[in-house]
Amino acid sequence: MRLLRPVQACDMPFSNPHGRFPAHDGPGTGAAASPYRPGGALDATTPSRDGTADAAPGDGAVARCDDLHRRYGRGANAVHALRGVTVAFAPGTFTAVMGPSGSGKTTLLHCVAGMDRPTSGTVWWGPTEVSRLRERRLAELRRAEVGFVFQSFNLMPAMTVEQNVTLPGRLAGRPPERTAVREALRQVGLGGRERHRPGQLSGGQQQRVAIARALVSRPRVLFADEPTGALDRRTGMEILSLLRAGVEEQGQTCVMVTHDPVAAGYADRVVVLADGVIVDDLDRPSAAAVSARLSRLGG
Ligand SMILES: Nc1ncnc2c1ncn2[C@@H]1O[C@H](COP(=O)(O)OP(=O)(O)OP(=O)(O)O)[C@@H](O)[C@H]1O
Repeated sequence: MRLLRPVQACDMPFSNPHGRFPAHDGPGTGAAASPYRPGGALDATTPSRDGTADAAPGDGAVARCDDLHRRYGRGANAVHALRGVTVAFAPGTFTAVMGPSGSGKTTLLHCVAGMDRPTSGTVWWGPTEVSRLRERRLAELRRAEVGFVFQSFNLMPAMTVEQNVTLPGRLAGRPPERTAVREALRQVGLGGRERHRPGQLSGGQQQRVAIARALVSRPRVLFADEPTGALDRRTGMEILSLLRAGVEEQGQTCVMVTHDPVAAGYADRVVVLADGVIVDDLDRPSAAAVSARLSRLGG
């Protein structure tokens, strides 16, 4: 694995690589032909896979949280990582979550992705309140509904590319079809690399495998935590373009934590956290506006 310096905002001029953004209230026009399920064309009357008749918030959001609190530890040593966060993610949109170090970005992502439990507050995926599900049911639903991409790729080095992509499905007892795997790898530009191992790939190619792994199950939402943090500038931009294309052409919903205002330029929206609360929610801001907002926060 190549470990390269992080993408730096100052390295590259801001340019929005996609002049056109999808509307916030629906997937792009390519969604119908997509091998991915569009990012959750849900409504409050859709029965959840859990079979529960939850009183879903009626905003059509693919994922949302209400008054989310997450406290680590107790008493004098308690850390209040989230202190009342309410945010919703609309289908077919790309949101960047930004803020100073320690502001709660990763905690928010993990709570909304069902990888961590909030101390209080609720998390919804479409009409299903996931924050109250038992662990086993949550794990099943998470495998089916959510994709996650990490900064460090998290691939299994002894497995081939194809085995890595199929691993979550195999663990869930629902291995993806071979054609779906091939198609996901083709879409991330890795057609023909099925039998390679991660060690034979560059960092950018490994992150592409991680994206294919996240998307092969056609998740409602793709969560990405600093997906370009371990990549060089150019490779980082390729990965961001791939995420952007998933939103624009497939109607995927994407929520990405980043420190980089240029990376945030690929998003439709920037949610800014500070000290565990949302302090700004910016609609398609320029990199300069994002930088200015972050520097006012000391981030
Ligand atoms: N497992 C944990 N136990 C105790 N405190 C934690 C734990 N995880 C996170 N925290 C604390 O919660 C706060 C928010 O952490 P979080 O990782 O969400 O911030 P972040 O904005 O993602 O930071 P960074 O940009 O540095 O990655 C920090 O003060 C952190 O130290």
